[in-house]
Amino acid sequence: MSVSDHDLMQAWKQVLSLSKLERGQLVTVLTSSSTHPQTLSTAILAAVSMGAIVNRLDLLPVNGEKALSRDSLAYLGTTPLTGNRAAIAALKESDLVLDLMTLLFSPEQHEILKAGTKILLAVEPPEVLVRMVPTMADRARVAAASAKLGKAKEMHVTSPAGTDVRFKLGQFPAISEYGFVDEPGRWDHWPSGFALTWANEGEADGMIVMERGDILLPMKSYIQDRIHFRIEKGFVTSIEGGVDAEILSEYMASYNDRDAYAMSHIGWGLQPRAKWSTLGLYDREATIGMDARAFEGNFLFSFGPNNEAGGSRTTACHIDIPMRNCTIALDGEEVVRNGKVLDGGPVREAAE
Ligand SMILES: O=c1ccc(O)c[nH]1
Repeated sequence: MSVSDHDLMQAWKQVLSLSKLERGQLVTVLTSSSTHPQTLSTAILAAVSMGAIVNRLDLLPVNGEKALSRDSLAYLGTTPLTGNRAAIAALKESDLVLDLMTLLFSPEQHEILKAGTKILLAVEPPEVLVRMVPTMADRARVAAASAKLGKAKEMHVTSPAGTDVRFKLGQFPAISEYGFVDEPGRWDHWPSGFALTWANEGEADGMIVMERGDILLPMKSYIQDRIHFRIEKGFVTSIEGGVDAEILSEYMASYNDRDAYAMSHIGWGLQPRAKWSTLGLYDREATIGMDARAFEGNFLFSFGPNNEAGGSRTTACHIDIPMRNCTIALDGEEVVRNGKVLDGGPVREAAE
C-alpha cells in the first residue's frame, strides 16, 4: 500500500525539524540508481519549504558485480565516494546530507561526519518511512538504553533454545539509532529504533542458537531449523544447522575474508512500530529489512566490520541477525527478558 505525497512530505518535515534543519542551511540529497522517486521528490520539497538550499548529487552505483545481491546493506566498504574528491567536498560543505542511496559504514562517511556534516540514511519504501516516522519519544527511549549500554562491562545473552554468550564491553562506544540527526556530525537511519555497541576485540565467547523464525539478513529469511554458532574470542568458529546454515556459510565463505566471521555490533530493538512479521509480507528486494532490525525486544547481533565504532575491521561482508525471545543482561541486570523490553515501554509522547 503506497502513501500520498502529502503524507510522505509531512513525515519528511517532521524528520527535518527534529534534525534541527534551519532556514538557509545547505542540504545535499544523495541519490543513485535505486533511489525511490517519491522519497526523493518529497525530500526536496520538504527541505525547500523549510528554507534550505537544496542540491542533488547523483552517484553511480558500485560493487554490483561483486555483491551477490542488490541489498545495499549487504556489501560494505567501498562506495561511490571512494576516490571521489569532488563529491566528498560537496558533502563536507553541506550541513545535512539526506542519503537516499546508502553510503553506510565507509571511511569516506566518517571523514564527512568529522567535518560536522549530519547524514541521515533513508532508503526503506515510503510507507515504511511514514509508519515509523521518528519521534522525540523514540529518541528518549533509545538514548536511555544506549546510556545503560555505554556504562556496562559485560552483556550476557541467553535464550530457551540454548543461547549462552558473553560479550565484554567498554572498548567501543554505545550507538543509538532513533531516526533523525539532531547534532552536528551525527549519522542516523530512518527508520530505526535500537541501541547497539561492539564487544571488545577478541572478547566475545559462548554459543548463539538461532531459533526457528529468527531472521537472517541480507538473506531476508525466517530460518526453519535452528542454527548453532560457536563464538570464540570474538569470532564465529562454527555454524551448524540445516539448509539455512549452509546458505549462510556459503555466502560468508564467498568473501574469502576471515574478518567476515568477526562479531560486529550487538544490541536490542526498541521500535514498537516495527514488526517481526513484516519481512514476510514484502518481496525480498522490496525492503532492506529495518522492521526486522528494530522490532521491540529483539536481540540484534551482527558479523563483520567494526570500523563504524572506530575498530580496524573493514570487511565487506555484513550479516545482521535479529532473534526473538532472548534475555539480555548488562552486568547482571536484565534489560530484555524473553523478548520483552524491561524499560516500562515506549516513552509517553508529551501531550500534543
Ligand atoms: O541502521 C542500521 C542498519 C544496519 C546495521 O547493521 C546497523 N544499523
